[in-house]
Amino acid sequence: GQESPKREWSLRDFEIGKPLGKGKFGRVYVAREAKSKYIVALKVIFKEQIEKYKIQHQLRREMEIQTSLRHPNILRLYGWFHDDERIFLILEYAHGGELYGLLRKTNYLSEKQAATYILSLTQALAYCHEKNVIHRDIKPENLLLDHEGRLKIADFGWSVQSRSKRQTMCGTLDYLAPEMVENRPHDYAVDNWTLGILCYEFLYGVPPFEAESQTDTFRRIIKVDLSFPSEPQASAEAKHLITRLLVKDSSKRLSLQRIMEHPWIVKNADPSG
Ligand SMILES: COc1ccc(C(=O)Nc2ccccc2)cc1NC(=O)CCSCc1cnc2[nH]ccc2c1
Repeated sequence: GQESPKREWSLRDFEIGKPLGKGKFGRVYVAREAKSKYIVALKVIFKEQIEKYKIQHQLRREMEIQTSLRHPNILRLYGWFHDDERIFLILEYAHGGELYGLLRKTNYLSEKQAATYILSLTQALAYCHEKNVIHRDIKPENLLLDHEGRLKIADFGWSVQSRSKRQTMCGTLDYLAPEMVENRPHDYAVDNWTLGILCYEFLYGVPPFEAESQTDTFRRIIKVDLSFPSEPQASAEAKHLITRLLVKDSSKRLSLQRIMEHPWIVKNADPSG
């Protein structure tokens, strides 16, 4: 339908609430739009930071992509505005917080919950790939929950920067596919690998190649040194799906379409997300 006319927002339109956290480029606050009382997340980015890293065009490109993405499992970017020294992103606020928090609290998820989140992620990724957007690093801290517990992929912004190896190197290696840790060309299939990592972590509470040192994690990833603990018990179908995603040869990983049709997903996932 006809989009509502893009009005120019300004800081005067918002009442700023508590800080939600801070990223590389700025801080995020809960905020309420004064007229509608609608709750959003307001991300403040300092222009001098953007100029310093010379990523004005990347930010503009990312804004164009993000405002065009409309999917129930992708955090919305509603719009943005700026003043002399700052850029403000008006983002969807996920009332359920970080999925990481839930995972830490409950240790691991039920097969139904895990399958529901994997299906949501798969559908969101299929949507992104249709729009030729390769997602960046999907890991639990980039996943948020809305008020109904529905999963939202929240692009934490430094994704433009996290393309560079050094950024991911100082993060954790646990979610990186072999072709990424071996610095080989990588494509969409890295996201399929990450789905396997996340599925394992949702069911067992730890990522499959976790190790004392980054070097050991590195070795376990390139060897695909995968084993399933005896506790907690997971179904054979769940293990089958994980085994079909954590495949070194990226062309042999289960496709997003086949994940959605996998027996474990069909049997356990709640399609309403
Ligand atoms: C679509 O999303 C985004 C789009 C773009 C950017 C961004 O910063 N781009 C960038 C910046 C500088 C240079 C280049 C590119 C960030 C996000 N998204 C987030 O940052 C998610 C956490 S903030 C929201 C939020 C909501 N709901 C919550 N509930 C609890 C915490 C919480 C936190």
